[in-house]
Amino acid sequence: MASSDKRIRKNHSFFQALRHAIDGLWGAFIHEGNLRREFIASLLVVIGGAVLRVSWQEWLILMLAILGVILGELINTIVEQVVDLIVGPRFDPRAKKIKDMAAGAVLVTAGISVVCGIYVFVPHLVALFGGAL
Ligand SMILES: Nc1ncnc2c1ncn2[C@@H]1O[C@H](COP(=O)(O)OP(=O)(O)OP(=O)(O)O)[C@@H](O)[C@H]1O
Repeated sequence: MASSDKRIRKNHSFFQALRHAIDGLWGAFIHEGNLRREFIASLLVVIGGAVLRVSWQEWLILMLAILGVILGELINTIVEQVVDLIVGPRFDPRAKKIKDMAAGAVLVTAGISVVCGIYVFVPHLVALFGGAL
């Protein structure tokens, strides 16, 4: 997941910090199936937004919803990695509690995004298909 860079001192520049941040995002994307699935779901949301020609305010809501889910999944991944680093490959009831809570946090962010999606898409879909119902 980490790059081959073995340095442990502070970043020398903004661009170095940015590169490490992008390495972190890319590593999470490569190793976390859930993150890849959420990315694909996000692409579908963007396609839906473009097809339904949502307003710029609605784009803001959709972008916040997408970024919220990705942030939730990243935090969950970080928690899992830190717990595994500390506990190792053995059962620990506290590790279970922490990981389950982190997974719950992802569920909450997903719920918020679903609410945002309903708020943005349902009026457009009703306007489009309402007459047919
Ligand atoms: N060391 C441990 N001790 C106790 N329970 C654990 C431990 N590691 C994982 N678990 C349990 O297994 C579940 C899955 O943990 P794992 O680290 O494999 O995450 P995952 O399969 O990547 O989950 P997610 O879908 O949330 O990313 C945790 O929610 C927890 O209930």
